[in-house]
Amino acid sequence: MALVVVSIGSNIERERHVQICLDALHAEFGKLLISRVFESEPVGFEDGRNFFNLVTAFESDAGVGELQAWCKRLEYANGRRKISPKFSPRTLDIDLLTVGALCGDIDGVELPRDEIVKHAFVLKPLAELLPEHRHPINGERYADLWAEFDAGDQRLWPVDFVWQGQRISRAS
Ligand SMILES: Nc1ncnc2c1ncn2[C@@H]1O[C@H](COP(=O)(O)OP(=O)(O)OP(=O)(O)O)[C@@H](O)[C@H]1O
Ligand SMILES: Nc1nc2c(c(=O)[nH]1)N=C(CO)CN2
Repeated sequence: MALVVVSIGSNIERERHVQICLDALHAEFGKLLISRVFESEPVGFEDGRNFFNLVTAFESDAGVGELQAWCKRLEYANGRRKISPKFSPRTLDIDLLTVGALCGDIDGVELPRDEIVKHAFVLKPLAELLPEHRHPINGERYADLWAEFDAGDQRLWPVDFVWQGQRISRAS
């Protein structure tokens, strides 16, 4: 079994899509560790709609290709279409951040995903969820990576979020 860490993002019907995504991950993989949900303005493109982003982790012995295909199926089942350019509004984006300590291109998936060290909307929830875990390549604790991170003008607002009757995120 390996710890699988994924990031989730949505800026179209974002509350509904995050709920659907967590329900599906839970049904498929069992117990989930879930970060707070953060709202932020779109990075890299202009759009009136802010994102919800969060990170979740679970144990699985599925292969990387299988995990990736499962995530893509869920995105597409929820209205995600490939016609959109990389930086565009999206119903649901599920990205594999890490799978255990695997590094490199595995089944066409880049691990660990380099967005971990690029975007506050990925690193902040990851560092809160798994502060003591270390980045598989540079060996730094996620808490330290976040403490050293220059978020520039990226701002994150914690969202009051309830999933399956459980408050997983609250304003602070
Ligand atoms: N760690 C990873 N997690 C998810 N996809 C990855 C990863 N590494 C490489 N990829 C590849 O990137 C391709 C494009 O991903 P996706 O469909 O999410 O596109 P995108 O929306 O343009 O990018 P993003 O996910 O950054 O918004 C996927 O088909 C997948 O093969
Ligand atoms: N705030 C925010 N901005 C983004 C996001 C995202 O999830 N959140 N995803 C993108 C493409 O993957 C591009 N820009």
